[in-house]
Amino acid sequence: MTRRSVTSEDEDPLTLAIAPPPNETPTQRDQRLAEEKKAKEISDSIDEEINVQRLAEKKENPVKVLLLGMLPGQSESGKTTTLKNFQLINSPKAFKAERASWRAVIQLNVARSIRIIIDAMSRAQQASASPNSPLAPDTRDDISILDSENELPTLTAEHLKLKMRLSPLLQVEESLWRRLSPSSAFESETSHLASITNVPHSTRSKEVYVQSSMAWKSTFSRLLSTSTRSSVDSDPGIDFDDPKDPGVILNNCREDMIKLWHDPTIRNLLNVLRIRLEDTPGFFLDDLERITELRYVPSDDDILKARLKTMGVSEHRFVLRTGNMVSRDWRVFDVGGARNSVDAIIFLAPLSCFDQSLVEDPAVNRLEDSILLWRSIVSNQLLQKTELILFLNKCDILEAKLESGIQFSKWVISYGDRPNTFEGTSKYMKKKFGTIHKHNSPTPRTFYCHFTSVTDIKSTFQILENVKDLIVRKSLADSHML
Ligand SMILES: Nc1nc2c(ncn2[C@@H]2O[C@H](COP(=O)(O)OP(=O)(O)OP(=O)(O)O)[C@@H](O)[C@H]2O)c(=O)[nH]1
Ligand SMILES: [Mg+2]
Repeated sequence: MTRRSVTSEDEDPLTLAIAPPPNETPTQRDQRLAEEKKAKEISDSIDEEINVQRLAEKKENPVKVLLLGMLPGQSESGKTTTLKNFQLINSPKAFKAERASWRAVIQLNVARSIRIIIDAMSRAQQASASPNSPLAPDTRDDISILDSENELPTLTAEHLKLKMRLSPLLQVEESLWRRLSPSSAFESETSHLASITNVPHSTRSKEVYVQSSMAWKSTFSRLLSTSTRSSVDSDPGIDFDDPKDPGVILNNCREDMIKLWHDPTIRNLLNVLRIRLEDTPGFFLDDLERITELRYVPSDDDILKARLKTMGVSEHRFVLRTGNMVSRDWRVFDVGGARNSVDAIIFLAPLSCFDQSLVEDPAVNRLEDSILLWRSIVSNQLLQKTELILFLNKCDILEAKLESGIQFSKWVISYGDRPNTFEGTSKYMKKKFGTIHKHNSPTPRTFYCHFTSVTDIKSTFQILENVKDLIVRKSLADSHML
């Protein structure tokens, strides 16, 4: 190729820039051509990647993520809360439209906490009425502590008056239960057969659950039950004038609830019975002032703390965009049916439950159970190509428990005499899960692990962004290989 001398002023600057130098030797020429070839290959592969993305979009091949924690029924690991974070980040409008529904759940959570206190008061009354007779063998999972039942504090007439004045909250709990699950989806089949005041103690301490369908949400939200979604931003969709709304009753009981929760005798009673409401999911008694306001609208944080048990598998769809990449359809599954053909599993192991046992089998430690499930997921042949992302969750509660003096090594014997600190215990558990991952994966894969408190919106946001990137990259790499 001969080269014109570059003097003309109208020469295209790009052509000038990429033109071969004058007096190019044959060796230089070969080198240049090799470099150009390499550059073209890179450019082609980028084009191809974009095509793969477009193809994936066209085929409507969604990214599938499964949220998995402990087995259904053992629950409370934070799956639904992680999903709420996903929704808050990626479809804030839908999240806001559900505010009214979560308000009802929070009201239910409050009513339930008060009912637990009222039940405890009944036990104190019963104990003082017949001090020598053993207590009815109902009652709580932690019955073993009740040698100390004789030491239950004595309630005054004022306490009993408070208890009576708060009884409308029992009706609030029942009516919210019925509205949330019209088909009476209580954990126990028997509970809905009896009126709330007659339901045996043990039954009433169980949780209400919803089937995973979204139907329950539209019961409470105007925005979800009607098609007018335009004003979602400013309107929380709450019908404050709804005669069935328990907001008025909660507001009327406000002072009494606050008084009850701050009463030293009641606190002592709960202590003796080892009922730690503060550690129970859906705890709002420290926020009564705010939550019982007549026009209370739950904050994002409140919604993340609200507790409603999920049964079955629910699918949630999002359109997610990562960086400059084309947006993709995502399906996030809460709890597990689908076993294969998912791109990723987010496995939630709540670290804070190291001192708790399963409701179903008090002999089994919850953390240990979580580890066993992790092992079976990790070693599952069908899931060997699935990205596993471990969330060691409820770190905030773990930290609080350790600070309150609860000894980790008393429950996790192998921890020995290492320091009872968050740093020590969390690293230890990460190593434990990591070792299982390393030794049980059918083929080697990377161990992705995050310490999380998924009720903390800010820190969870960053983690979910990273997880999203990781999953998209993996999913692209897979479709590239196919
Ligand atoms: N403090 C704290 N609370 C959390 C954390 N993660 C979840 N929770 C709370 O724990 C409760 C249970 O969380 P969920 O997300 O409902 O648990 P789940 O795994 O969906 O449980 P099931 O539906 O019963 O299977 C909720 O009240 C959450 O607000 C956490 O990291 N820290
Ligand atoms: Mg759930």
